[in-house]
Amino acid sequence: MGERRWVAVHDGARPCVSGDVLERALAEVRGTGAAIAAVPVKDTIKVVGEERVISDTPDRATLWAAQTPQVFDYQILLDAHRAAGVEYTDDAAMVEAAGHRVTVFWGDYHNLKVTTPEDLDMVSLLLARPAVEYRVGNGADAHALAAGRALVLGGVTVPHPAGLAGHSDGDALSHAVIDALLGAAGCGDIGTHFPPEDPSLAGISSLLLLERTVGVLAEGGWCIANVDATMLAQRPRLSPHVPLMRRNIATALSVEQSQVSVKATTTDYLGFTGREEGIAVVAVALLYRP
Ligand SMILES: Nc1ccn([C@@H]2O[C@H](COP(=O)(O)O)[C@@H](O)[C@H]2O)c(=O)n1
Ligand SMILES: C[C@@]1(CO)OP(=O)(O)OP(=O)(O)OC[C@H]1O
Repeated sequence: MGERRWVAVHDGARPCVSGDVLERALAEVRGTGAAIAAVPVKDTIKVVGEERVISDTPDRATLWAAQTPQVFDYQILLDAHRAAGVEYTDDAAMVEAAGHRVTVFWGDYHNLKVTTPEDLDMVSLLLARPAVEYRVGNGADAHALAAGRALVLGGVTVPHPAGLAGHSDGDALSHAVIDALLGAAGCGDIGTHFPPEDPSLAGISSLLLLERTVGVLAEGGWCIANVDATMLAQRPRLSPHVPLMRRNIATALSVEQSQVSVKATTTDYLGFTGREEGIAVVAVALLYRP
């Protein structure tokens, strides 16, 4: 073993072990010297004697099912092997018998042991399953209402005497959605990708920025599961424009309209939106990576 300090014993019949379990193993054994993967049992366990008569029902709260990897300080494991007189069903039992404290760390219910043909069916299903990652993000934006500007939300020009101020078209709905998407992907925010100082963005349609955001997401392999946004505006009444806003955003994001939800609420005359000084939007987005 040279100068190596830790030994991780793994059962070849557990093919679904993950890197996360191994990382937890190393973190635990550094503190305790002897640690095993385990999961709390979900079934009530019966001790059954002769003629299938139950002799005991142990308190399930104290029962964990042992798994591998079981990780030990090399010297502790070697000494336990040298002292072992009988057969044990796992290395932990042998180390326990040698008088050492062995702790459990959180294993994985997917880390199944293939013993019977039924186990093989379960493991085959697990291994055939595509591993999908999910990320959620939120976004918020608020713009002042300025007399004489076009009011653009979700790419729709809504008839109103005042519109949203901004370097771009001021489309706070699109901006909040962009921030939710970038947040979910862990890719900064709208200002990082589309700086307000950039002269080429003056008056730009924010639907184009939404399209470019899809490119940023694609670089990380992210796909959009859904987006949900709420516009906070005392006036004008926005719900008649919501179907077109959804369609515009869905087209810009290259997703189905059903994946884009847009809603509106007043703030009952409260705050800057209630006083009609501005409009605010909050949004959430869910991304997945196949
Ligand atoms: N600018 C707005 C605000 C609200 N709506 C619609 O009215 C409904 C009720 O709004 P409350 O703020 O009074 O709860 C809301 O659910 C929206 O459908 C709207 O169209 N435009
Ligand atoms: C996209 C940008 C570009 O100037 O749009 P703005 O209209 O300035 O809107 P804001 O939400 O204040 O900030 C985002 C900007 O990066």
